[in-house]
Amino acid sequence: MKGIKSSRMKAIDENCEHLGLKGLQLMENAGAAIAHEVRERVQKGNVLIVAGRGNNGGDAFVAARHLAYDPAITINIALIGSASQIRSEDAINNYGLLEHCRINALIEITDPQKLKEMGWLDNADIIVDALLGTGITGKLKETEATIIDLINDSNVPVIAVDVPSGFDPDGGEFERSVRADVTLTFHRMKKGLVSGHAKEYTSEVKVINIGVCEDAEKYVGEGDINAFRTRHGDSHKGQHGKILIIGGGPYSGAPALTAMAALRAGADIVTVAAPANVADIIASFSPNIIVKALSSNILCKEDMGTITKLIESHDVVVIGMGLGRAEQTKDTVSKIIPLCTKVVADADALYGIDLPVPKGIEMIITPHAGEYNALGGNGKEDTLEFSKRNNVTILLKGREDHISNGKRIAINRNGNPGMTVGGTGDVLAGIAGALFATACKMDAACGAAYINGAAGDLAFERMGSGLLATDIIDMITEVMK
Ligand SMILES: NC(=O)C1=CN([C@@H]2O[C@H](COP(=O)(O)OP(=O)(O)OC[C@H]3O[C@@H](n4cnc5c(N)ncnc54)[C@H](O)[C@@H]3O)[C@@H](O)[C@H]2O)[C@@H](O)CC1
Ligand SMILES: [K+]
Repeated sequence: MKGIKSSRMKAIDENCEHLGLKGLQLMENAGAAIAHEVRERVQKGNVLIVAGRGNNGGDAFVAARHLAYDPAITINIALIGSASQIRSEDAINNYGLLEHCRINALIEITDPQKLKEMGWLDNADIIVDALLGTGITGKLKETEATIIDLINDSNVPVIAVDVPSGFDPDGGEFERSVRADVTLTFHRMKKGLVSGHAKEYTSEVKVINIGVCEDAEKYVGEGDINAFRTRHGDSHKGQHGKILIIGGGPYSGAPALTAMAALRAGADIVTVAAPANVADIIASFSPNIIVKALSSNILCKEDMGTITKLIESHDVVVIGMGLGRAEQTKDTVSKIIPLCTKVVADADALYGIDLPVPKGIEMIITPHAGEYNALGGNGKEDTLEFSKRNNVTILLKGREDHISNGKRIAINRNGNPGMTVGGTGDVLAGIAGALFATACKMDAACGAAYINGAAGDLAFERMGSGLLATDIIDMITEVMK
């Protein structure tokens, strides 16, 4: 069984919220499942709940409320930290309800020694480990690190909530982790839980259905763009992407639209490499775009030296808009692709790429139905297989966009008929390029499809069916706020 990353789980949770399924409802189901597991293992005795200040702890507060009905069970809760530090509303809500339940004792622990002195670890028949879940970030801090040691030293059976605390849910390095007797993970297996030595820490993993609605996963939603909305305070110039756009020649507007869309979607630096005849025109659209003039009136092999250097100094290449399909342009495209590490191929470039894409090159392609057919695609049902056999992530544009990385398919259903106007595909490619600088192919393609459609919907609200591609660009920041 393959697992999902914690960022994907977060996106699914947020999509649920937007569909009207509250986090509180999911937490209730998670907590009920924990209580059920406790009762399966302990019919009479002492349950120690070790809770953190996040939603992982919130799940355990729900479990405590469910268990409190059973007079044979004594519940002690150790909240690591203070109640005033609980940040999420859902966890605060469930913490508050404990006041009205038959809990033996609840203490706030800031010094791990206090937990030891209470004797709860020695008396417990089972420990519910709800200290840290998928929200763990960075190096393990104190008090949490010592609490994990105390749990492991206790030799009491442990039920881990979602993931053993301290464990990296995405399968990366971690300093120390609770060693559980069973792990209850919610909705889907997490990537880290199936990695390397995971079993040493998780023991048996049970995947618990908490009632996530199918559409939260099937369709791209707000949850898929939230990660692109936040920036850390210590960000520096260039960190959010240097994007190289290779386009133009027969046309000049297309690469300019792509460039402006990439900037609005958060790219720090955007350079357009364009044939000499259109370079000045593209530069005249906006002082925000850096333009590098190529040698001729179309992209050709004489430009390879210039382009090779430009690729080296950029994070993502977006290629194809307005290039035309001259034979030497197509040949040059096929020579450029192997030099790229991350590339978005759109429009005319789709006639120059060689499939399957060699290993080591990460490519997103953004064809419409006609281009997809020309690439050997066989209807939208084939997108998953197409991606797998060609080593690409495909964003197949249509009334509903079908996006696949060869492992899963996501569908984007926003957007409107006003978006059939020219240039909207160029905008989409620019957004995808910008997002790809900081995300994986699938997240970038899903995010770009959603942002483009949502910006198009806002433009439609204001302009009606006379909307222009430039109106969509103007709405990108509104969507990403
Ligand atoms: N709708 C949702 O979001 C749902 C979330 N669920 C639960 O929520 C969990 C995720 O919740 P959160 O995102 O609040 O995160 P967590 O509860 O996993 O962790 C957040 C807390 O950990 C602390 N922390 C983070 N990194 C640390 C480190 N390196 N050392 C010490 N302390 C650290 C933070 O200060 C914060 O208090 C899941 O694992 C799952 O158990 C479930 O309730 C199902 C629904
Ligand atoms: K946990």
